Amino acid sequence: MDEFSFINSIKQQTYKQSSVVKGIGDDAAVFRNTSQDIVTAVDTFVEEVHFSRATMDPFHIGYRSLAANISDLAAMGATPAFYLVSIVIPKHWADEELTKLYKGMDNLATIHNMDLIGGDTVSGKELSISITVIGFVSKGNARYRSSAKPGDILFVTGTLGDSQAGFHILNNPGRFKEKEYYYNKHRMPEPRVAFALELGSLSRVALNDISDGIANEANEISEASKVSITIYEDKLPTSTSYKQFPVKLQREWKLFGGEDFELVGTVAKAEWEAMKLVAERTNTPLKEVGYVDFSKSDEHKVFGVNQKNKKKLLEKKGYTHLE
Ligand SMILES: Nc1ncnc2c1ncn2[C@@H]1O[C@H](COP(=O)(O)OP(=O)(O)OP(=O)(O)O)[C@@H](O)[C@H]1O
Ligand SMILES: Cc1ncc(C[n+]2csc(CCOP(=O)(O)O)c2C)c(N)n1
Ligand SMILES: [Mg+2]
Ligand SMILES: [Mg+2]
Ligand SMILES: [Mg+2]
Repeated sequence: MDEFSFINSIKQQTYKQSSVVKGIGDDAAVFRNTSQDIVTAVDTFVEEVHFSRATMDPFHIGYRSLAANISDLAAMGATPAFYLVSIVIPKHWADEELTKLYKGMDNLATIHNMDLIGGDTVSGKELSISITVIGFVSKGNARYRSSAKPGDILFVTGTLGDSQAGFHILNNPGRFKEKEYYYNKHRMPEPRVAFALELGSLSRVALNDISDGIANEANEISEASKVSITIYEDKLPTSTSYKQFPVKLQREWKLFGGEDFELVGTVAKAEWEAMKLVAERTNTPLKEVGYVDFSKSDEHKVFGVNQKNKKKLLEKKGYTHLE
């Protein structure tokens, strides 16, 4: 398949979003501005850095790459609408594999009513995918990392560490409980869009999505909001069968593992009950895991309280590029 028939093969016949004026097929896409704020983000995924063919099928690579980007829209409280895909394709990739990669994206896009409105196709040494997502949020209502205030409750959705557990099992075949569950959490994470959108009814929430591990993401909230945060390590939600993994790895994955694409954030105590109702309505596991400190110090740090009730600085450690 040449570049042009490839683009034709991935082009949607119709668009779900009524604001599309021009989709795929010209120099750029056009959508008509709404009365809302436009939210956009891009994340890139590179073979052997973000995924390996040994542990992910092309479908999963597509699915997870879009999921990670939608997760950033969720973390801004935005409704997903569009995505653009820039892809570098190695020569050895077969047409069917590419089709499956796009099927993976289309599968998740359909769930979130998103349209593929553009991108770029080039050949190169290893597979690399950059996805730009665009979403909408009512004027002035985007959720920022900078909104945390002293006394807030620190919360997290879902369970942590499952993605790295899945990655571990995929790389170390052996006897593990609930393998399929962990594979799925690694390959097909579910961004918390419904929960994030319903939080629109709350007056103030700081939000961040967990791509690099909660320690890193909490640090980002702490720095952006100029507050210190304390996390009770024992309160961090994990799956029931997570206990099967070595204790050291359990701690490593849940705090620093990343790729769970859950949401972490802070909310005022007064709105905690309202948030719990949102979690119930959207079927989202939600847990209080710490608090924003009242300290007046100029230092904005994240602390972890361990099993022995010792409070220690939590390293800003996670999956960090360019170390
Ligand atoms: N190369 C770059 N050029 C311009 N802006 C960048 C670049 N890399 C990151 N940014 C910006 O820095 C901010 C933080 O980006 P970052 O990638 O850390 O967030 P994230 O997508 O939530 O995390 P992750 O990439 O781990 O999913 C964003 O505003 C992003 O647009
Ligand atoms: C083959 C392979 N090696 C390592 C990992 C782990 N990994 C890669 S990137 C990342 C954090 C998010 O990155 P970013 O900050 O770019 O969003 C993590 C935890 C993986 N999934 N596959
Ligand atoms: Mg990013
Ligand atoms: Mg993010
Ligand atoms: Mg991201």
